[in-house]
Amino acid sequence: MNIVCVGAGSMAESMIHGWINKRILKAEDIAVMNKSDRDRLELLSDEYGVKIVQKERQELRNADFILLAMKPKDVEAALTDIKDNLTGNTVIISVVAGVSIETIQKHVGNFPVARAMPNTSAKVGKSATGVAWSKYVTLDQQHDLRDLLSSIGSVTVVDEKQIDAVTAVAGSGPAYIYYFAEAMTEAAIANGLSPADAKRLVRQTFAGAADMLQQEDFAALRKKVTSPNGTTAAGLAALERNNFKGIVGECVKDAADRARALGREFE
Ligand SMILES: NC(=O)C1=CN([C@@H]2O[C@H](COP(=O)(O)OP(=O)(O)OC[C@H]3O[C@@H](n4cnc5c(N)ncnc54)[C@H](OP(=O)(O)O)[C@@H]3O)[C@@H](O)[C@H]2O)C=CC1
Ligand SMILES: O=C(O)[C@@H]1CCC=N1
Repeated sequence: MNIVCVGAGSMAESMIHGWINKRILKAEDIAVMNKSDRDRLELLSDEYGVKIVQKERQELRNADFILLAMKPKDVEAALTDIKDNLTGNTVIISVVAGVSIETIQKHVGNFPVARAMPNTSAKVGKSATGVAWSKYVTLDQQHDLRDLLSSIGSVTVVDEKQIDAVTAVAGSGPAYIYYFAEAMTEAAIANGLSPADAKRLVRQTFAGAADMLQQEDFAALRKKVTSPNGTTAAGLAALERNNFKGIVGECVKDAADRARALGREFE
């Protein structure tokens, strides 16, 4: 199996890191290209041993998979740029937020296209990835696609219309968690801890809770921490008073709406 990453930014790098770490792909089976930042390609090549797509673009013509990983505004230019080098056997995997399979096919024709929404935890093999694909993706290609994606984390197959929700929850999700961690750290410092201790405690609290989440029901876990009339109850009451669930609801809804708007903007 080989893949060309068209777009070589943070998402592509997280996936490359995961693939090489899990040995699902060898570095020489991965090639990268972008719009103009040659230094970035050299850096990825030095760091991971991946190839850089050459002027003749043979790598694109030989690709089993092409990963589309540029910002939505750049998709049209990227597809226009590569379309003459595509062959019918190549599956395009787009991780671009919002942009539909139909929009991609409008630019390149009836190619097998999959829309995947991973997150940057792919770097440590823990992406929560949602994926949908077009009818042109064969069973063998679906199998390879699942192998590729499951090597960087969990895979949830969804209808394409659900991908915007996956984007809002799982694609963007790590940023909400990081923001919560920042807020916890600031609060810890405000309550008298040193910045170094605050960071260490918050980091481990998140890591431990993330492991526990794998084992039990979320609410059951919360209840085990919450003693009647204790400290956790007092903390949670403040979250409730301030409509924490409403805030999170709005956060996910706005992100999903933005994904849909991006889709309309670039269709
Ligand atoms: N970051 C994340 O957590 C996630 C991102 N995504 C999606 O992944 C996509 C990429 O995001 P991210 O990696 O963060 O973005 P980055 O800004 O880090 O990287 C974008 C890359 O696209 C390249 N690019 C731009 N235009 C073209 C073009 N015409 N042809 C080839 N390459 C091009 C850029 O090259 P150059 O620098 O030369 O311009 C750059 O390498 C987005 O659509 C986003 O929605 C999905 C899930 C999670
Ligand atoms: O912020 C974004 O638009 C992208 C999509 C999901 C994560 N990052």
